[in-house]
Amino acid sequence: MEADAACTVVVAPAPVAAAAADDKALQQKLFQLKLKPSSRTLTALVKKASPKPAAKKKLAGGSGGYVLEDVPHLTDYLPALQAFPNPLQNHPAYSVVKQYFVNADDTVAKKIVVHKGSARGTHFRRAGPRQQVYFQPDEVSAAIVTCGGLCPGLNTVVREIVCGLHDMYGVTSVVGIEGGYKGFYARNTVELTPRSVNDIHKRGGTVLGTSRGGQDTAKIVDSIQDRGINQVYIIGGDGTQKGAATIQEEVQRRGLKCAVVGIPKTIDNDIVVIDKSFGFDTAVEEAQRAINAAHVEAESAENGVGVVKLMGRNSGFIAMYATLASRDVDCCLIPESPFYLDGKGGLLEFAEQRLRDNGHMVIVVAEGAGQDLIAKSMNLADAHDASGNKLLLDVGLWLCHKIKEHFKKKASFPITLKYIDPTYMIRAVPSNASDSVYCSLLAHSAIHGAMAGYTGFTVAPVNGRHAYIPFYRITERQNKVVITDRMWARVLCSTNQPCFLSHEDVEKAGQDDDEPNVPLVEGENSLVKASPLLL
Ligand SMILES: Nc1ncnc2c1ncn2[C@@H]1O[C@H](COP(=O)(O)OP(=O)(O)OP(=O)(O)O)[C@@H](O)[C@H]1O
Ligand SMILES: O=P(O)(O)OC[C@H]1O[C@](O)(CO)[C@@H](O)[C@@H]1O
Ligand SMILES: [Mg+2]
Repeated sequence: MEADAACTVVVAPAPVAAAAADDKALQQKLFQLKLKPSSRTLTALVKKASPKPAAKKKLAGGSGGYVLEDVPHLTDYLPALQAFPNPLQNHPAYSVVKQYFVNADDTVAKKIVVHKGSARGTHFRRAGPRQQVYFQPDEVSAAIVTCGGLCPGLNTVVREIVCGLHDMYGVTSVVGIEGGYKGFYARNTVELTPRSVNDIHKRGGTVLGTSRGGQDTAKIVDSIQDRGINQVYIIGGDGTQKGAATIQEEVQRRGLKCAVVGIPKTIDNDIVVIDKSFGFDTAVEEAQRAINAAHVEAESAENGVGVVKLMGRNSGFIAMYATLASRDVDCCLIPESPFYLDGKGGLLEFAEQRLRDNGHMVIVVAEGAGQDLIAKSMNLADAHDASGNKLLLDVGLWLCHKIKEHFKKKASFPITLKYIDPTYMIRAVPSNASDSVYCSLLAHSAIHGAMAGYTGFTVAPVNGRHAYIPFYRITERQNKVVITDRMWARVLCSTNQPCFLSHEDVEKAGQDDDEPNVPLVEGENSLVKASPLLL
């Protein structure tokens, strides 16, 4: 296994909510002390910062405030495991690649924009093939599962795991778990071969089926053990990654030689640290069709109003990017930015003015926006889905009703309102070309990590480079649009809508966002396009 630094320590860290703050404090302390720390110093600092055990953290310090947040390796708890030369060395396609194997010490920086004198900060282990692997091809018994909501590209990832394992490493035993987590113990598996998955990337949805709820760690790991599965590829969103973390902990507790790998999936783009999730681009592209239709309808009527509801439970990325791409949108409403309807500076006053000025308008609303307002007006109790996610009230219908009600009172101001709800349409399509390439690279990075014996990680691009990120980093919070960043300002500038925020709201948003979650490009809150060349 690759040794990183003399001061590598495995620690029992704080509960997840406190983890980020603890890590920040730890890094600051390391930097202040101008480390090169001894393992004793580092252990003491980590212990102080991390009072209660939850999941294992592997931290390694370096000079200039460098901290590697490493991922578990099978040899951490199975030290006698044998390593083998990577068979890719003899692969005709790959053997010609100069420096095909990633350097043992390569890491990927979490923060790409730094200042003179600032700490080097958190790094993650770079993804990619290693010189040595910990599985013989005929020993591998892999399983793939898809969980949570649909997302363009699910089938592409499934296909590329099956074909990648087969083509790169000569692995022939791969099964699909049907119907999400509960399929581990409630359903039969389905055999997956390069032939059986050959065409699936052209279809939306997931050929394996998916579900919410039903996560029973003990039963899942029993099933893994009984079936002799030693590599599990788990494709899903933030909830799924939390489930994957508990599965890996149990696998390790039982001392099983089984790599547990997470592949982040969500059209909401609500997963932290990573550049963006697969399927997001496709969903934004698909949303353009709905916005175009709303615009055409609105333009063709007297005082035409088009309302489009898009997905985005807690994060308004789809609405934000679809609005910026379209340029036909007059108002974009997202969960992160509170708004109000009545009175001065409210949405209804703005709508009236925009109709007087332009004769038509388009509103894009993310499904999670305005939930407090609706709940207040309807006095409804919270309901949840099988995974525990809050069920949303239909903000689109509610908004249309409020707008119609407002203009009904104004006899001299007739409007024509059309409501378009393409929510499920934007996630049920197959991935577009760039998402498909992205899905292939994710699958390959996942395979290389598992074959090299790494476990307990989510694979994804961080600042354009694929990295292995420990589960706890992915699950500690959700990625949100930072409304005090320039990207949201661009939206407000392009739509010329009111910002609806009071001074207190802005202050509060600033406090919440001590660390912008999406990667920074030139200091902005903006998504980095993962280059297919940067693996
Ligand atoms: N805290 C948790 N611990 C263990 N398992 C969880 C947890 N939260 C969710 N899960 C399980 O993960 C699976 C998917 O979760 P969820 O329905 O929240 O979707 P998701 O993975 O977040 O994807 P998306 O939100 O993009 O649809 C479910 O089977 C659920 O039971
Ligand atoms: O598939 P369901 O249970 O209707 O859930 C829909 C939710 O799934 C997502 O597509 C992904 O979390 C959200 O945008 C949306 O709120
Ligand atoms: Mg989720």
